[in-house]
Amino acid sequence: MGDGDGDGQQSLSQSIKGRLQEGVQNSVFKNKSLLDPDTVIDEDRIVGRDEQLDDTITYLRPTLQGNRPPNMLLYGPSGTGKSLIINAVCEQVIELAEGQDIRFGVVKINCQTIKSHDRAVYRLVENAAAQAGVEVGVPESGVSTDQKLIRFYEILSDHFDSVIIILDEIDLLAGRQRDPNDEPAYSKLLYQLSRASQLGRIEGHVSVAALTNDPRFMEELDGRAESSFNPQDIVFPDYDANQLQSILERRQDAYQDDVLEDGIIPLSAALAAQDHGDARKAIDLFRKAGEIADRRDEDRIREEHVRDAQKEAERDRTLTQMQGLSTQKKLSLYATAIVPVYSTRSLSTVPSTVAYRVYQYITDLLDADEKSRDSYLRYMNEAETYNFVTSKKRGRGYGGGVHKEYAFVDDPSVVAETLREDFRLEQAGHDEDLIRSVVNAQIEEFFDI
Ligand SMILES: Nc1ncnc2c1ncn2[C@@H]1O[C@H](COP(=O)(O)OP(=O)(O)OP(=O)(O)O)[C@@H](O)[C@H]1O
Repeated sequence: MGDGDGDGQQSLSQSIKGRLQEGVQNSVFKNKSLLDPDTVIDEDRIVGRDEQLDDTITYLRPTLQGNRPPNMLLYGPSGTGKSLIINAVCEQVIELAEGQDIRFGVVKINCQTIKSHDRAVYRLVENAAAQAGVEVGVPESGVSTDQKLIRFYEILSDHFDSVIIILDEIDLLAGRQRDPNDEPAYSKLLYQLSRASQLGRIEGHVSVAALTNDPRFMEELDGRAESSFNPQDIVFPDYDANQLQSILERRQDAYQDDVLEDGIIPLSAALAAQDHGDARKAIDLFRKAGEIADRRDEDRIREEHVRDAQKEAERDRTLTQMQGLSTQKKLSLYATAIVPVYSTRSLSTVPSTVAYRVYQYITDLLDADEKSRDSYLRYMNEAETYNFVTSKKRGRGYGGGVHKEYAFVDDPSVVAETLREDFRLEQAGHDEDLIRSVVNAQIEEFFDI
């Protein structure tokens, strides 16, 4: 029996091994890392961007001549090559600096998920310590931000002759948390970092490269931050469909020969160009189409795979954005989404009056706080800025008052389903029939007036 089990075990692991290898051997990909968003590709795969590349090279050249490079502001919509260009140039500077015995360091943080100025400073210390190969040397909490900054300056002074600090997505630093009357966290950070070098608190040369999608970023900076940061601007415009097509063509060796049907590259480029010409989106579609073909065990990539990849990407986007919403915002959006889903009338827009009553019913059902109608409207304003809905004001004639009508940008049933996966809203799924009748009763009442 023991033997038999052993054999069974062996054949199971053989079969797992076989299946794993099968997947690898039959994949449509040859070098998938070329389509990985974090890969810094070789220069010959970079399309256009000559001007931005020239400017970045010009600004960073002083590093190799023993001088301080200027601060830089790289701005343009997402996926237009800001990180790619600065990283590609920094990689070359690192190599050349090594040959010249210059201790050059690149300290890089993405500010998008950093919740406060203090956290950003700590992440800078961590990153600098890792680059220098030393202990972080300060605790994450329990000491002041100033102490963390002092440690940061110490690491930079002791271990580098020249440092570039890259602050990616700088405008999002502590973005949504902030009190509009306070100085933004990024403004404070930029001021401190650019002053530290000017005041000699750091011995070597330090310059800051800030990356942002926000063209009005400099207007939001506090006056003293603006004058001490004082960057050289490098602008990254959108790509058009032809440029996106060339970007993909130069990476088609990510795939095995002859697996791409005609039209795959132009279609991926055209779909990405419809948005705003985002190269990340084009590359993601191009990669996802291959992943779908692999998943379905097909050996060629067809247009259908690209279109399905586009649908998957939309769902992922909705999901990620919704995860960031607070419970009350989720409840408001959910109550609004189920109105057209459950309605027996065909509704192209949802009257806020109906949605708010459904919201009240659902908060009661889930034993959640019930907020005022004004709060509900505010939450929905935010849903509008996230592009889940669009709204219009509607009057209902004399004495009827004014209300808002919401239209969903994507399918409201996808929105409702995605939100229901949230643990608090799960219960709403159990009482579906009841909610359906409440929705329809509210709709009838509204249209009967
Ligand atoms: N000109 C280009 N040639 C080739 N690939 C490019 C080009 N521009 C961008 N890419 C690729 O597109 C993807 C996104 O680019 P990148 O991360 O540089 O965008 P970004 O402008 O920094 O975006 P975000 O503001 O969202 O951070 C990367 O995979 C990058 O390699």
